[in-house]
Amino acid sequence: MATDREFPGSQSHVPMHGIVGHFHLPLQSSTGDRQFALNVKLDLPGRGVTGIFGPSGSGKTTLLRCMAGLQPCDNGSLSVNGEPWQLAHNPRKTLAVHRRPLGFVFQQPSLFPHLSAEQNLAFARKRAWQEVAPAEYERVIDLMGIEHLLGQFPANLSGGEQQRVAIARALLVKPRLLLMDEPLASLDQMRKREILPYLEKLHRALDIPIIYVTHSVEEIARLADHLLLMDSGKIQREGPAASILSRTDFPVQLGDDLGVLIQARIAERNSEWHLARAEFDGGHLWLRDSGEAAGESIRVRILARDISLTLNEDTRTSILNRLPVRVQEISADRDPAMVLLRLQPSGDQTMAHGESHLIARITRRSLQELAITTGSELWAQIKSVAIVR
Ligand SMILES: Nc1ncnc2c1ncn2[C@@H]1O[C@H](COP(=O)(O)OP(=O)(O)OP(=O)(O)O)[C@@H](O)[C@H]1O
Repeated sequence: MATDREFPGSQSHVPMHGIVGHFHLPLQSSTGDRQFALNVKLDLPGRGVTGIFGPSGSGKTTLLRCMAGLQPCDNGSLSVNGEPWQLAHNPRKTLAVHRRPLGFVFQQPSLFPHLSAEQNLAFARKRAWQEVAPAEYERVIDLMGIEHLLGQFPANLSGGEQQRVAIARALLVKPRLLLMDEPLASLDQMRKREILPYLEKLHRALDIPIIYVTHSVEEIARLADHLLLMDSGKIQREGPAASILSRTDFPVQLGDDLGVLIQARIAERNSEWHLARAEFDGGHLWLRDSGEAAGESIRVRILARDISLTLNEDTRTSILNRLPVRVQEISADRDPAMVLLRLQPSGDQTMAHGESHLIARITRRSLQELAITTGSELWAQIKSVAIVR
């Protein structure tokens, strides 16, 4: 069995300088009536998944195309983990697209239709930046779970299967950067759910940075370590995904997707109830036991709409997770009937300085009827907690 160290992209010897560069690119529509300018300065982590999120037309794809060299940008610069790929106004020090050691996964799998999955992979393997050893090849096949699909032609594969082959193809060129532009966007909800666990495995197995463009908060919550929010060609906000996503003033309208991401650790598993207890820096939460071992680190997501508030602890309820909290901040929601509350878990003094917090969305009427103000001590009842990684 091949190990992660033998896996293409597991290049632990690469110095971790991150992805550094800038792109300033004015674009004019063909009719000349609309103008768009990309104006970004990048300083992104050299490994893990950086999610790029933003409204349609904000420049996400254009940025990816600039990084790949598909979109010429003479005044741009880019270096990837210490390797210079592009220097501003210096064509001699700018790698052409075919010379950049990267893998690109597009929305559509775009496999060669006249070649089987295996032949599609062989094509990529021949063009790899370094030789792909048999063990590395097997590791990719295993990671994407496509062994049984190798003899099939793309037309006989589902959209999700085709995309898994396309991701394997991108990995087999032994990229030093993987760019993924809405890789799940063309799939229906069921296929998305099928492929997400493969992307999570990919995230754990790769040492190279992955830039992942998506419109889906669920994909960000499950996959991204770092997050870059774009609007009108500019970076609006950037930082660790968990802290950016967990803000009440998240600049994009999230509606029912608003919530927090919390880093936790499985403290115990209860086989009688099929539940697991996870500890985080604000207390503990009971979750459905989904097989994670005690001590394992997990990421959980709690949506604002899944939290209700009571003035006293209500023990006569079917809701297992009840946390004492203090209201830190009350802010307006875009829906005038609702307000957002940032809540600090307050049960244990040793936890009072934890960074984790909750966000609840309640009606303005409840806020008034319960006389909730900043500093109020309440109980948060959490109806649902999802393990996202
Ligand atoms: N080659 C081009 N020439 C002129 N305008 C372009 C070109 N490529 C992109 N644009 C414009 O740049 C803007 C950003 O487009 P881009 O595709 O990067 O946005 P996006 O954030 O990826 O959008 P979406 O989420 O809809 O895919 C759009 O207004 C688009 O019309």
